[in-house]
Amino acid sequence: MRILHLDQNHPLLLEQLALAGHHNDENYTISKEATEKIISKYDGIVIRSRFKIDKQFIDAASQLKFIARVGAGLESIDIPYAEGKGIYLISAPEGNRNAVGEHALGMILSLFNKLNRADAEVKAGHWNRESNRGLELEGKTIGIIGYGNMGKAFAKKLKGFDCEVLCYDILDQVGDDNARQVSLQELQEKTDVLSLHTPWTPQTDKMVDDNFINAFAKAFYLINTARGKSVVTSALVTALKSGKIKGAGLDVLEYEKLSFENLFTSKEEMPDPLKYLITAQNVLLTPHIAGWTIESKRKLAQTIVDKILASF
Ligand SMILES: O=C(O)[C@H](O)COP(=O)(O)O
Repeated sequence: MRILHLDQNHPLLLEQLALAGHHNDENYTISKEATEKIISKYDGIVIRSRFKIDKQFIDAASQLKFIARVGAGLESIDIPYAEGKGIYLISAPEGNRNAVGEHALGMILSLFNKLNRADAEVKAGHWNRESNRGLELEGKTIGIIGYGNMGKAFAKKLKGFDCEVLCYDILDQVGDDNARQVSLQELQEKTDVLSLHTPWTPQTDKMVDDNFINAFAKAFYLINTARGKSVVTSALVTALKSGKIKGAGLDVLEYEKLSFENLFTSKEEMPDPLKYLITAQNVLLTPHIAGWTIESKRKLAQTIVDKILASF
């Protein structure tokens, strides 16, 4: 097969596909429009999330047998249209689920123990112990929304912390030894820490809004390593100000696709909720790196190779 690689990945991906007899072309800077002009000669593409694979692109890709997305989320692909054309869609959540689970756990431990805040204070010469008194996970209830690859990997990490783990998912019977599946209502009644592990879909777009937050019985912490657009940032900020949300660990932001650096260089362009988040001491922000580890780079590539070779 002729395969076009549109993003740079771990070298094993190219090496193993070549060893299996496939022809690989790489172009990590080509635009979507230019790709559409050459895509008809390819059987497969390997992409991360550089541009959208929409109807126009798929129509131009007359020979395409597969699209491999080196990551978990497939929202940049018009899935029904691609599948309707018989194109096989490959993703690799197995490659970065462990990394996401560890990052979500790291965010909780960091927020609970005020690590980012205490670190900044000590480095600024302040030895504040009382205001940096932490919290323990023991005895807390963790609510996971979305119990697929990522949610399950996160729940596994919670073993040993002596906390109760609940999960809610639109699919039935996904609970396991690491998390008890409950209704959304029960999860909202009991949760102390909510962690989102849902893909971005019409059902999860703007899912965490004012009503959703106010349905929680207790004040809670929010961890989002899933998709920024699943949280209405203005609702999150309202809840942070009122104390309904006690703290947030956000690896993804509603605004991340609008060139994030530009929002900082022209501060008047910066949305008000973001202005609040970047100064709040009980908010921890990371730049969509939860699934972005040294190890996951290799595992994502290996998962993609294995899935391509298993099918072609
Ligand atoms: O979907 C994923 O695997 C992660 O969110 C990473 O996405 P990215 O490839 O767009 O960085």
